[in-house]
Amino acid sequence: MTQPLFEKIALVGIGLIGSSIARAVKRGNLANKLVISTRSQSTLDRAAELGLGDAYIADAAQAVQDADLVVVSVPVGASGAIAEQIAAALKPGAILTDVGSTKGSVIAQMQPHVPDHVHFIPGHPLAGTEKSGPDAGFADLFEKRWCILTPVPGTDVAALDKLTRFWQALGSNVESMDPDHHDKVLAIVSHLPHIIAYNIVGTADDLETVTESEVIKYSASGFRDFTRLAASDPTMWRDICLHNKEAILEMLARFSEDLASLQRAIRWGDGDKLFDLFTHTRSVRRSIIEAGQEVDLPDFGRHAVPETTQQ
Ligand SMILES: NC(=O)C1=CN([C@@H]2O[C@H](COP(=O)(O)OP(=O)(O)OC[C@H]3O[C@@H](n4cnc5c(N)ncnc54)[C@H](O)[C@@H]3O)[C@@H](O)[C@H]2O)C=CC1
Ligand SMILES: O=C(O)C(=O)Cc1ccc(O)cc1
Repeated sequence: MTQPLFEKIALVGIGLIGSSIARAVKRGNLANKLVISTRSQSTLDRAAELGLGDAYIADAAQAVQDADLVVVSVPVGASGAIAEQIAAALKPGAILTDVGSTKGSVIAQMQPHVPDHVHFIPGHPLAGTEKSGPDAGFADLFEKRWCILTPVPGTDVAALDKLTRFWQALGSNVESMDPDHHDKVLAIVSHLPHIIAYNIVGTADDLETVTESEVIKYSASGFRDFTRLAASDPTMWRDICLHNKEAILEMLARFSEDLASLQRAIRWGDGDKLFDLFTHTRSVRRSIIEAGQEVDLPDFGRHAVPETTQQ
């Protein structure tokens, strides 16, 4: 049998993403020892009941001792506190990564705590659902999905290569990207759609007092899709909004301008404008379908990925 990729992996946070990683690590035999840590004892107990790891340790600093790979999977607003808590216990040469939906803020929070002898490589799997907690995860979650790594300047090439191989073993297609670029891209393709969903479901819910139960009774599939997104974890999405503020506000401003233009076309009966826009957006959808899951990310004038170093 081939050697596992890592001797010991520690997962800090065992919700949807952490537990999906745990299941995929077990299935792929990617570690000889998988240690799980999380803040709440009841979640840790549930992880043990589900048999997600080999050891369950409430204290994160104790859990990461001797680990070759540490994956932090907590709401982005909590990543700095976790880094501070585990920093002194990290093994020299260990790879420390995360899965947070925002990258600039996570780097700003975690980097100051990371000792020089640890390879800190932030990451973000573009895969998930509206569910949360250890029961919600599944081993296939990352199959054929992108995982974006946002290495900081001076990142060790061998460590980056090893983390890339880890995500590939989980089934992902891996790309490296500048953190600011990541935050702009994700603001439009992920953060705005969720914010729009939270907003439209809130508006419809307000209207419901006027229309009684019609919103629910007649909700067609379009509205149902919004309600799925708007059922996503409130803590996670509060943190994303607070920690990708600039990029989200920039994209919201652009979105509002375009919405005003659409509103004007409807007001003035500009059928050609509506038809042209709807024809164009249909072609976007078709190109996504044709590309399968491996749809390319939008290009905002790609920033260069920082230079890595060979050590
Ligand atoms: N849910 C999704 O679809 C995706 C989420 N992400 C990112 O992954 C990270 C984790 O998300 P999920 O697994 O969905 O969340 P979750 O809510 O399912 O799990 C969060 C985990 O973090 C722990 N936790 C919560 N608050 C904490 C705190 N203040 N200090 C320490 N631990 C804390 C919880 O006990 C739990 O183990 C987030 O940063 C999120 O932005 C990334 C890709 C997809
Ligand atoms: O449920 C959905 O449709 C998602 O888009 C899940 C998701 C949420 C947050 C991320 O950073 C990545 C993926």
